[in-house]
Amino acid sequence: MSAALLEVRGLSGVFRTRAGDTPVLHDVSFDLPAGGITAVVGETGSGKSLTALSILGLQPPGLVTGGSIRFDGRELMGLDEAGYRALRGSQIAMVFQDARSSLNPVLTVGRQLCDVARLHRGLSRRDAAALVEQTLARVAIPEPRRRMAQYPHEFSGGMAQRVMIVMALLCEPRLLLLDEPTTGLDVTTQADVMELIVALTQEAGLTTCLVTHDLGLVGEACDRVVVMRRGRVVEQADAATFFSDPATDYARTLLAANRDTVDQGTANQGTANQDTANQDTEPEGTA
Ligand SMILES: Nc1ncnc2c1ncn2[C@@H]1O[C@H](COP(=O)(O)OP(=O)(O)OP(=O)(O)O)[C@@H](O)[C@H]1O
Repeated sequence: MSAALLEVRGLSGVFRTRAGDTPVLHDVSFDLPAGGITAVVGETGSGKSLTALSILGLQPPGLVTGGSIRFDGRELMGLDEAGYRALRGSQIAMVFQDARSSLNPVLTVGRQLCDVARLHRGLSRRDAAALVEQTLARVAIPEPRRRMAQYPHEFSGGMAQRVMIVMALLCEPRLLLLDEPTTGLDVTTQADVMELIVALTQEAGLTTCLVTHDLGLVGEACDRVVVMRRGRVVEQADAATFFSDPATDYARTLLAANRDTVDQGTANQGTANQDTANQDTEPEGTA
């Protein structure tokens, strides 16, 4: 892996309401090195999703962010809507949890994918359809032409997740953000989708950021790990170092809670024990 494609520095986030301010992101700093997969892990509510959304300027209403997010050396914080629109999809694509809800239920899957191919690549209808069929086949969707004529409700969760990954790939992004891409899928499908993400990252020379609370997935697939807790980054390391010699008590606690999953080296044996990780008595900070 080479220099960072994305640099987050001192990212802060505060929900501003009439009832007062609630800080949720505190001085978040990490890099996504170009090429390979970085996992951002942490228990529910640790700030992973808000960090990912902030990269694309998709913060929820009321969240006021500060700090710096540089993509390929270019500052993104403070971009106007037109600037973000130019960036989304074609430079940075995001795949959300629960793929089916990201698809329009009243349009066929093929139509939605072809619209993206035409918009982002300027293709004719016929060329877009050919590219979509080919890309669906690449992510192992059987009978892609027949599938293109179907509606989202006719797709299983795993297949819908593949469709969303196809949608992202059609834009030829440099950075792919995946927010809990396997949540809600059965364990075998989780493993298949992860395998696909690893293969596509390598084939397409993508930089991939995987937001997850599932340390089993991380061990299997990732090159680098960023650990968040309560809106802060508490540790970042290459995956081998993280798993063999974590630097913080918190990471050790998370790993211990997931030891079975991690040891088996599978992507499919369970998720972080959030109860354990949430205990207030648990050690905080660095060792
Ligand atoms: N729209 C919102 N309004 C108010 N608070 C919010 C909103 N979205 C998130 N939060 C709060 O911000 C904090 C960080 O949330 P975030 O969704 O980034 O966590 P996460 O690590 O992605 O967790 P999860 O895995 O559950 O999605 C949490 O305390 C959450 O309750």
